[in-house]
Amino acid sequence: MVKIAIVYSSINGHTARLAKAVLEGINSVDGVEGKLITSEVALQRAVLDDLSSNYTAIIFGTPTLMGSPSAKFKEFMESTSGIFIPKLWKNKIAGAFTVGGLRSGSKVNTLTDLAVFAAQQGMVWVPVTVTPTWNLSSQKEEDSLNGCGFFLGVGAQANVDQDGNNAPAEWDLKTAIAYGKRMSEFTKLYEPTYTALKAQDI
Ligand SMILES: Cc1cc2nc3c(=O)[nH]c(=O)nc-3n(C[C@H](O)[C@H](O)[C@H](O)COP(=O)(O)O)c2cc1C
Repeated sequence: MVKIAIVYSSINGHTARLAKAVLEGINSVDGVEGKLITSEVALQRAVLDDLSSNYTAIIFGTPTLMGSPSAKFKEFMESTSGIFIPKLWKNKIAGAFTVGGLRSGSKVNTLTDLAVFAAQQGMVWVPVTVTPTWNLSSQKEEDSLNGCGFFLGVGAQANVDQDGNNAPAEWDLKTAIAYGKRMSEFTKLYEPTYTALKAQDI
């Protein structure tokens, strides 16, 4: 079984809801198993060791706060310096998602921070390939996939007066499901290459 972890932090439940949608997409592919792990739990040494040894892909998720990953998520990022030095996550697949109260809201900066983090770990970044449906006046809102138009990772918008049961909206959740499915298909095909790279220490 190919394993993909989703490490995320969420204060009000929006990122947690998006994480569940990514998980749904991952688990829709036979032979791949996704797991949700909060960034607080991922601070534990045993959890980091499990991620290093047993997962081919790790997807990072955080709300965008003041234009960057949350402090909670940054704590997780900084806790991985022991992974960085021996390059224990080298060649693993990586990707990301974020949520903001605004449609843009500087979310691209959060996704960039996460991509740089993955690069520091030597990981292989997989972007979003959901073509935006251009927000046409003729189309139903629920069909507006990737409506905020992010490509480094999923960038969703959640109304600040709704909790994680009602936001982000359906179209962002569908985008996250599609991204999870792509990550799963990609990782499944890549798995033998990952094993070969590891065996040859490339
Ligand atoms: C201190 C603070 C800073 C925020 N900064 C941004 C921001 O820069 N861009 C944005 O789009 N939303 C911003 N927001 C809104 C949150 O990103 C949004 O409510 C998000 O859905 C929260 O995710 P969560 O429910 O997973 O915690 C901010 C909220 C707070 C409390």
